[in-house]
Amino acid sequence: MAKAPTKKQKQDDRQLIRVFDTTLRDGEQAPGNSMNIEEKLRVAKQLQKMNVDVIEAGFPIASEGDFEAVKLVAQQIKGPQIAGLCRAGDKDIDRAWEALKYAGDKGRIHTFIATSDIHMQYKLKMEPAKVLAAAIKAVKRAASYTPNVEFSCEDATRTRLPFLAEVVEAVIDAGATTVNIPDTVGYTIPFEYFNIITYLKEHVRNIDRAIISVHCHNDLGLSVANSIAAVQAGARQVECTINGIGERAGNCSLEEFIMALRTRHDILPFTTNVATEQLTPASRLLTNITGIGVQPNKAIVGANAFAHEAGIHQHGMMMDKSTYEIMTPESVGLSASALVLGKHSGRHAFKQRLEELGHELDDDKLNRAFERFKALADLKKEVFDEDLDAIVMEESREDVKYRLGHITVTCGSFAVATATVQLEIDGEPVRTAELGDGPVDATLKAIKKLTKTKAKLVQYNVGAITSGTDAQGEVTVRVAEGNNVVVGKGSSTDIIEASAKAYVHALNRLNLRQKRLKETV
Ligand SMILES: CC(=O)SCCNC(=O)CCNC(=O)[C@H](O)C(C)(C)COP(=O)(O)OP(=O)(O)OC[C@H]1O[C@@H](n2cnc3c(N)ncnc32)[C@H](O)[C@@H]1OP(=O)(O)O
Ligand SMILES: CC(C)C(=O)C(=O)O
Ligand SMILES: [Mg+2]
Repeated sequence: MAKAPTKKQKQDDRQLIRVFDTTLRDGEQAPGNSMNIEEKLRVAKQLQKMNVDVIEAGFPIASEGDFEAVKLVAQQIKGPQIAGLCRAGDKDIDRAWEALKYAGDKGRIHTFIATSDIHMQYKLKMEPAKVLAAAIKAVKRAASYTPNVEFSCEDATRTRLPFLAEVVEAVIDAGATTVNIPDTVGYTIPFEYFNIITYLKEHVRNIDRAIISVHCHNDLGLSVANSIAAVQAGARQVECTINGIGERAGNCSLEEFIMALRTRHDILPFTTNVATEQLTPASRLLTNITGIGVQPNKAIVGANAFAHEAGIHQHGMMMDKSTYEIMTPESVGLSASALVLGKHSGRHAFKQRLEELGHELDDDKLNRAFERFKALADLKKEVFDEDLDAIVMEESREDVKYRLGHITVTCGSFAVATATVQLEIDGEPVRTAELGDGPVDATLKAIKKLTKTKAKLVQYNVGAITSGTDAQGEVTVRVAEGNNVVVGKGSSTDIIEASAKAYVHALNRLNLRQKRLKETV
């Protein structure tokens, strides 16, 4: 027989904040952040490792791809609950459960409808009574599939409080076990949000039968502060995203929220299940996948978050780290590694460092990654963690039609840039030369000619992953053909080679996507 929880366990549970990660749903909604199924699964595996409580994997009715991604995450991820979003309508809910059912009792249907006057009048064109009825009907339908139902009052912070309380009470009666009070447009401020949650606790008769969740957007830069205020008022689930990505200015940043609770435990006596040393690997994984970096001064995961350049600070740090660091880099997974990786390093140190960074490769991939690492180490004095991340990302890419062979470029102030490119297409070597407006343009033109692609290059970004003139450059391109838009990434100490790799990567992904589409028709 199960033992009754002790007083301490009950107390701990009351102070436990469930972390609901919506990187794969709200995060992915933001321009530039879309991920394919395989990339979503990779992020979900990292979230599993980080031990978040709930992963919102997508919006199953949005597209076939989103449906498949939610289904795959529901099938493969063990531990966290898996949520899927759906509007308050039968078709959306049925479709969501079709994907979520693979998670069994860990599947959560998350349904929502807007409750503010602005949204009801202008967007939904529905009277409040109709919205209330739709909310109840949706929750009842969701509850017919699973007892794990979350309901969100979209635009809650601009909703009249008595109506908000009425909807929340009704959906709990209908079967919602989590009620989410989102600050959809990032409008509220901490004091007001605290009062909204307090109001609901005082005016909703059955509020103790559900967990109060909050979901904050960052339009005024207050999403983390608002989430903390809500927790202080009694919310026990916080919705957030890696790197704070999401609609417009983004969502509450997972790493900032978690580290605020951990660092200020003295006055925020709450706990989470999150393994904080997985925060940096998660941030880097997402950056690598989307190609969207975080600003250097970003709290917790920015390149400068633990850097000290000013003399007075450096002096303080040498005396005692607590003078200028309120948390350790190790606590967020940024280990000051004792092992410096360079051309004299061996396979053991390489493998161990990859594992510390959260990468598990099978023997074949590990061997190939090691070869790449050695080649890079020959070109650079020191290979940094970011270099390793880039190598692993390249190694774990899908099957390829096009393989980049050699590139020879001539260019200069007075020369017309010329690129000779050799590719393998389905294993056959092909070669051509092109002129261009600069070496990158010439190289990409040559690849376009060889592959005969009709796709348009719609975005090109270049950045240095590491520092110094021998840094790894990383190029991200976005390529579109019809409705298919894919991201390609390439890294190298040679920026022209990185550009070619990124372009070839994008063309391979486009080819794979078109092949899959044909197979499903
Ligand atoms: C605050 C948030 O983040 S909400 C989530 C936002 N995320 C997304 O929208 C991404 C996924 N969305 C999509 O793929 C599409 O918008 C779909 C598939 C959901 C719907 O596509 P379409 O049928 O073409 O509708 P469209 O997006 O143009 O308009 C939304 C419709 O849903 C209705 N609607 C919006 N929210 C809700 C809701 N919660 N419950 C019920 N109906 C809703 C709107 O009133 C509108 O209805 P109408 O078509 O009768 O005018
Ligand atoms: C669907 C809900 C939870 C949402 O994303 C929002 O209101 O911002
Ligand atoms: Mg949102």
